[in-house]
Amino acid sequence: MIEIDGSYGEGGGQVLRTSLSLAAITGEAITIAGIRAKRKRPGLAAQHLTAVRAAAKICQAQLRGDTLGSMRLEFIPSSAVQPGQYTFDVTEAQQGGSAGAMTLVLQTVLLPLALTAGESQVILKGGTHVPFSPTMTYIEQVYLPMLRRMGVKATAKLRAWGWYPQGGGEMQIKVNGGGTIKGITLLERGSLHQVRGLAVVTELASHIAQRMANRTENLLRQAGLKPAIEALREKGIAPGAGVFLTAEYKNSLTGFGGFGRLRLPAEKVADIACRQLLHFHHTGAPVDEHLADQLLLPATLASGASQYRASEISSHLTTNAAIIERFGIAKITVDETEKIIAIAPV
Ligand SMILES: Nc1ncnc2c1ncn2[C@@H]1O[C@H](COP(=O)(O)OP(=O)(O)OP(=O)(O)O)[C@@H](O)[C@H]1O
Repeated sequence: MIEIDGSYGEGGGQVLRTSLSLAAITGEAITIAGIRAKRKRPGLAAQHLTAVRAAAKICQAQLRGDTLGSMRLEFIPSSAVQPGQYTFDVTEAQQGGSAGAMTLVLQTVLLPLALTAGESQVILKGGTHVPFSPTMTYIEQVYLPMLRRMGVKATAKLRAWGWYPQGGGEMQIKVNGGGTIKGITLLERGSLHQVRGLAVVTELASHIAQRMANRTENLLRQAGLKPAIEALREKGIAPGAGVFLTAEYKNSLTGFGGFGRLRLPAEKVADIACRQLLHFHHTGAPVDEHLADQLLLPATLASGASQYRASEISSHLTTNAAIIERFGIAKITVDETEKIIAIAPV
């Protein structure tokens, strides 16, 4: 039994999700105490509880403490990870719905399923584009393409957009499991090939999407880039708006977004997304702050070593690294000056 201190470092949801993925993969029983202890509302929220149940489902784990608000969880896998057809819906954790980020649930089960021989199809229902988490657009255009380079065979499809606070989005992921994961070396990003963007609304007038698209196009052109921005009116259960940008460099990918909200002009949404993208562009780094923490787990599970340079080293990354090391499967070195992360499987 591995005991994890949920209050370690950032003391947020990632400590839990990384532990769940590694428990499922290694078959190790875990206890996590102090779950999300450093958050305003500690314990399991709907998204975290959905991730717990999803991870438990794929390796038939016994659970103790799997209730909303719980700060202590026992997770005891009783089988190897089983490929198959799964549906995980955040409304099962919280009646009345939630915009819990289903992309984070997806990341919890993806690598366990990718390392298991057989095909899996997972449907996830809830939030697909939620602040402070990877959006589904980021998963499709940045995270999964980077993982495919490492040998993970997975594709994803967005079926309906789910925004904060109602959620109601849906996505599907297909995994062809059983291959090996290769390490990744990403120290130079190379030249910028293209910037793509989606200016999207659901249940709102299409001129809002067009205004976001126009402003994004203008700002990025002024900065010397040649973007291709699409204005879209898409399917969703509630009003929502956002601009989601992906930059493709010779050796790497990155993505940033801006979210609409009541009384925030469409142009401001575009400004938020563009500001983040341009800031990253000027750092010259190949890997953005978020991808840097999200690559840790696949790199840990790879057959060879990995090394990459990030635009920023977040406390999120260092916390995630420490949790991974608790499982004794990799040595992770973070050079905070050069912003280089090195991962050597043990
Ligand atoms: N803009 C973004 N683009 C891509 N990924 C993001 C972005 N913002 C956050 N993320 C990722 O989302 C994850 C959030 O983890 P975190 O532990 O903060 O989440 P949580 O479980 O939602 O929250 P809490 O912090 O409330 O416990 C991290 O992997 C982070 O890299």
